[in-house]
Amino acid sequence: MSRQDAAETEPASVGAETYVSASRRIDVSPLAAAGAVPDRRRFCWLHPEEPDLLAVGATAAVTVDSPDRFETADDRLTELFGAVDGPDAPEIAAPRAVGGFAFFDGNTVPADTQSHWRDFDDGTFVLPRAQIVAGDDATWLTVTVPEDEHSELSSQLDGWADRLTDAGTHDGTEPEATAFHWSLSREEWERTVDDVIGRIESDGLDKVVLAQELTVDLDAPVPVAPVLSRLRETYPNCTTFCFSPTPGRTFFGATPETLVALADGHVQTEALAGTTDRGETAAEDTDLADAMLGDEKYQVENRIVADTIADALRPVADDVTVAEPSIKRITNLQHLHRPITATVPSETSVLSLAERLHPTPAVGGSPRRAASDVIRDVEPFDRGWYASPVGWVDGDGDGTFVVGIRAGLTWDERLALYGGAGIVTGSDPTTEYGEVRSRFEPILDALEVELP
Ligand SMILES: C=C(O[C@H]1C=CC=C(C(=O)O)[C@@H]1O)C(=O)O
Repeated sequence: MSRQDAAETEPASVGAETYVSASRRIDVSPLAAAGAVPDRRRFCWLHPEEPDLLAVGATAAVTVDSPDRFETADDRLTELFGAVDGPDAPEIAAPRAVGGFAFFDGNTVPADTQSHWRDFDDGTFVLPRAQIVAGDDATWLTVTVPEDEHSELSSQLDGWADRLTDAGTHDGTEPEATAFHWSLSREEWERTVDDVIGRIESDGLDKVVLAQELTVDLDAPVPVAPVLSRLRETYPNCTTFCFSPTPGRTFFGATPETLVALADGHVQTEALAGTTDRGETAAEDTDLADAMLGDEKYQVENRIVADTIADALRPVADDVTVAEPSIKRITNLQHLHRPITATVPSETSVLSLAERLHPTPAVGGSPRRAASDVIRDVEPFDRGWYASPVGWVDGDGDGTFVVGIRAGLTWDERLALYGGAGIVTGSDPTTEYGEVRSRFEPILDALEVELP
């Protein structure tokens, strides 16, 4: 086993040592490089407004499983970045930690369990062995190793460059679907929506996001890199991402929703809630969008999210600005959308903001705790990392987290897809059933799999 492999199976513990990194230019896109390492832990990040990023392997890992998981991750990542001797390279090439959190805390699944979310802890971050970031002018490879491998750094850079530009490796063939398993049948779903509306009315809740899990049996593993490439092409204004905390188990998708981005004290987030179809023509598209903009139920659904986000930011941020509702049009749907911006002091970390915001009522509900209780009570499956924060953090505490929706988990020859819809008083169970099915389209279309 090479030293690269040894470090991946047993990541060094934080604080135990120091690390060194070095960077050089490379002539391969992060997405193409992802296809060259199908057997590795990978994190891929194709964000519409950020440089493409691929992270491979793990020089160090931080896993957290306490109710203070965001704070603990923040502290431990600060410690970790403090132990990395930075590269003499442009800022864009600086090492980042990549990963995310489960939807609920207390979610850590024991290693010997059958749950398909095993290896996805309450929170997991990785300081990658190799990272590729595509800037405007150049693409950078950064390799980070424990200090005692310092003398090998230059040969490891060359080794990774060769390996990541190896166009001969592929992620496998196109699978066919052989069976579909729904967490709730159509009748059960409609009954559950009615039950949730009853609880909203009797317990004085504003909103609960109810989700479905659809597990698909396949006749071959999902070819992750080609699927990411199709998602990127088909959903260009979404963030296509993947994260495998262990090789062979990958959470991936193309999400329209950013939880929070922090860069130099500037915060960007959004209220994304309210859904309608795409029209067949531009005129029909506009009619559907106008109908949603003028509909009180959608306005309420979105306002709950915007108000909750703004209220969560105000104690720590200045200039919290919530835009008027507009339409975010993605390839298969249109959403009601309000961008939200703010400024924060320079010492604020993106993880502390993610902690304040997750879960927004776009994926949880309002009030947060009561809605979460309803979700735990009525959803007959483990949300795992569905609808949770996934993203990256740098040594300054800046970074971006998206909300892991329009997403699925794949392992062996299986795929578990997740989709939810916001339930408020007045929601129609049949409409919401159709909405949830539409959440599976991006990934199923990328695999050319049709729902029965
Ligand atoms: C919960 C999901 O979407 C949320 C994001 C946008 C619009 C939503 C809605 O209209 O219900 C959902 O709240 C999902 O895709 O699984």
